Amino acid sequence: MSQPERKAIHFGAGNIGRGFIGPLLVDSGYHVVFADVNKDIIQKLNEQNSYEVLILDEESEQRASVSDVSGVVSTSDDIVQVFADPAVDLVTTAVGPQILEKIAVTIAQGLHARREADAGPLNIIACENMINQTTTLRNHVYEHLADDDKEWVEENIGFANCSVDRIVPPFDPKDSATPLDVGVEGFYEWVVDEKALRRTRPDVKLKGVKLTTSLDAYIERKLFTLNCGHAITAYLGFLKGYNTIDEAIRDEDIRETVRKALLNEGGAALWKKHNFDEDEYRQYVEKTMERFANPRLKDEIVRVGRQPLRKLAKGDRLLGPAYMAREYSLPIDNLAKGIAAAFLYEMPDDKQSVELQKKVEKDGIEHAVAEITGFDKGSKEHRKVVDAYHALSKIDVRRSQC
Ligand SMILES: NC(=O)c1ccc[n+]([C@@H]2O[C@H](COP(=O)([O-])OP(=O)(O)OC[C@H]3O[C@@H](n4cnc5c(N)ncnc54)[C@H](O)[C@@H]3O)[C@@H](O)[C@H]2O)c1
Ligand SMILES: O=P(O)(O)OC[C@@H](O)[C@@H](O)[C@H](O)[C@H](O)CO
Repeated sequence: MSQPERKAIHFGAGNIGRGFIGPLLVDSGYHVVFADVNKDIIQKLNEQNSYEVLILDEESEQRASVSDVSGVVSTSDDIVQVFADPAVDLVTTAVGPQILEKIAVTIAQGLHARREADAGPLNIIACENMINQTTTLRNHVYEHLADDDKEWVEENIGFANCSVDRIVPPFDPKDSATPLDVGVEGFYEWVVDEKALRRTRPDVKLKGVKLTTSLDAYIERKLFTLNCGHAITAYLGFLKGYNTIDEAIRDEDIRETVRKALLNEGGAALWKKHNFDEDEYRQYVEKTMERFANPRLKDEIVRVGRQPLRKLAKGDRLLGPAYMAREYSLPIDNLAKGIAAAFLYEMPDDKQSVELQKKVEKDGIEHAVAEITGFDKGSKEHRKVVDAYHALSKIDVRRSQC
């Protein structure tokens, strides 16, 4: 069998890795080497070298086969050797923001091996839901590079930020032939910072990728609309006892809160800041809410609400739009409701939820809100979040059942 010409390494053979980034790269002509800590997934990838992606839209179901894939265990030395292969010219990640720091050590070792092998330039794109995720990864990688490697990396390695959007929930094993299969929505958008890419031999056209020189607008539009609305739906849905996002968004109160938070508050700030066309932005919001309502995705609140402290970080999907709305003197009442609901999210298996609940219990809600949101006690934003917290505590069905 002849060797494929181009290879990409993708860290994280999870939902988004197998359901979105992997298939697009294979479609663009890459052999994708998945790198993951999960040895079972890697073994299966090497046994099968292919899997199926099911597109779960409300109206139709399609299947696509993804072949030309393999795997390496990301903690083994094998992954370092793959970096030294001149056929590799792209590295992508979808491991979760908190894992970037961990894989940075391996990537630094891989880049050192690549330099020693004189294997040429490559590009790195982290596909995590956060602003400037690849810059964060780059900073961690640099902590592990010797000075002469840093110089080489500066010249040869492109670290490109991106915005990545496709809803890919964990797939119900009952619906799949093998544990590698994955169910996804039809919609996708992957937007990459064109300026940051290095020329590789000869440049590849990545199918399904939009290159842009104004990435900030795309990142903020996606994180402060889709992920903001998703998080508010999850936290309010949790309080009302729903299990999935589609159930929660069909609740009229939740739907109206999300719509107003997006259209009149954070979204209005977004289109003012980035000069988006207002009608186009409105359509984007409606489309996003339709995506939430897709019952075939069975996207669980526990996935979308995961790690509430990360979601309550400054500049992330809840406080980012709230601060932006404040800057443009816009209301934040519905965003405040979503933020308050995050403070009531109790999920015993989620470490950040447990930590947040302990904080609220120990310091009191007034202090916890001030510390986490950065809204000073006495400010109207602080008041709105605390008042919403008390109002929501009363409708918390899960608490009242206890
Ligand atoms: N699922 C979605 O709808 C979606 C959409 C857009 C972006 N994202 C982002 O993609 C990232 C991954 O999300 P996901 O839903 O695919 O999660 P996931 O849990 O399904 O996948 C993460 C994968 O990373 C692997 N992993 C963990 N530690 C690792 C390490 N040290 N080295 C290599 N692999 C490691 C896990 O074993 C797992 O297979 C997150 O940042 C998420 O925000 C997800
Ligand atoms: O992955 P998280 O935890 O940052 O956010 C949960 C969901 O909002 C997210 O995964 C979306 O499904 C995804 O961003 C859609 O593109």
